[in-house]
Amino acid sequence: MSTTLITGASLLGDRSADILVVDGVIREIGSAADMSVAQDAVDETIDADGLVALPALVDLHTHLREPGREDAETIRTGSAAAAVGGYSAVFAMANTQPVTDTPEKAEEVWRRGREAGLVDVMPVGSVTKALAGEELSEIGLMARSQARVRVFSDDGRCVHDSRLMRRALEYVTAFDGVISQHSQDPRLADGTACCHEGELSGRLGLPGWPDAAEEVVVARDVMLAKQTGGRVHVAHVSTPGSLEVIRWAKGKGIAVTAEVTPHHLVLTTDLLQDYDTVYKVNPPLRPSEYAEELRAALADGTIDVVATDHAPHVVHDKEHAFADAAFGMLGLETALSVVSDVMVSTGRMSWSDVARVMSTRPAEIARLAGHGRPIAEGEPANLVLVDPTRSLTVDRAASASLSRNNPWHGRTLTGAVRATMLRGRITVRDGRLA
Ligand SMILES: NC(=O)N[C@@H](CC(=O)O)C(=O)O
Ligand SMILES: [Zn+2]
Ligand SMILES: [Zn+2]
Repeated sequence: MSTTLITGASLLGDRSADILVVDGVIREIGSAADMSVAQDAVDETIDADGLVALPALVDLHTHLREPGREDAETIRTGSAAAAVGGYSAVFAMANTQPVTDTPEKAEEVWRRGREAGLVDVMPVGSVTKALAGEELSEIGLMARSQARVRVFSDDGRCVHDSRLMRRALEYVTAFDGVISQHSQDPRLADGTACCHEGELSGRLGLPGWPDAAEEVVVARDVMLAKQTGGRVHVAHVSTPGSLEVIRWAKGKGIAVTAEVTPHHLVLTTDLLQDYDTVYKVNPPLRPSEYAEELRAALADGTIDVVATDHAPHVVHDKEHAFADAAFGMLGLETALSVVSDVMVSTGRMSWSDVARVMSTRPAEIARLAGHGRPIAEGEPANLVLVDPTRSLTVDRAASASLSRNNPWHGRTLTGAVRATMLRGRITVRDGRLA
């Protein structure tokens, strides 16, 4: 039997209480003095005075690069970055080499996640075989596999064939799955486009792509969701036009959900001034008015969740002319600090809102059991302790990730993860891997 006592935590930023965890489960919440456990039976005590306790975070959108690009990230190093970031579960995107498009491959990712043991690594299944956009993957078999795949995505590519998207949406209704779409019309965002199309792209001489490349796919997909009853999830939403469509669709009761990344909430296209490829990402960084609209949409519930789109890349894939560098940036270790800094410290959201957008809703959307649960007796002890006042200056060298493409490097953020617990096991203590 293993017993941990967390003392003086503020539950979701509200009342203070002690939390007794026994064998991976929250046994009692209240005052330690009144609890049924003897002091000497406690294996470890965590002093959480001044810390906020939240359900551990769930990331719907992570790139772990294993199999195929273990030089950029492995399931183990990505899991470590996730734990440091306060996560207990991550959804590993299918755009690995090979692509996760069969039950065997999905189970292999799931199994390696279990071996690493730091977070639950839930494989995302691809929608189409090899992400080729031509033939559906073995969606039903992945759903029925040991990995219980519920989220399907060709992320990195858009499922642009309307007929295939329709079939995929019909298919996943059988087991209440969801299609997470990388909304991007491949004809409007062709191979050379590398940033937001606007005044700045013209000045920098970089080919951009128009907002409509995202918006036409979001609009089509909500109509297909309406047609089929299937659930569509808009990955990394980034334009005001997409938000309008999502608001409209939700108003009609269409089964659509959406995520925003931490970087699209804060970082803006003017950072491209110096052609620093760390800021090259898909979808591209947008003007500051867009970021403001995304923050408002997250606060008002139009956007359901924050997802990292953690996209590690080795140095030599980023060390190119801007047009040739890889798209993507790190996000797992800093996500909670960014949300704390930009949404909580500014009074736009409460800690219970953060629990909703970074834990509860992501788990619900993915139909993931055991995570994103209320902090209550009998629930699995998947918890994160956050210091809401602690400032940290991000240092890309001090990272659990194998990659260093960290767009937050050198920035100071208020709000820091201090401890993470996966089913009662402490994975992070004092802000470091335990
Ligand atoms: N976000 C990115 O810029 N890159 C992602 C793919 C993706 O999310 O589209 C990647 O896999 O590197
Ligand atoms: Zn994507
Ligand atoms: Zn992605």
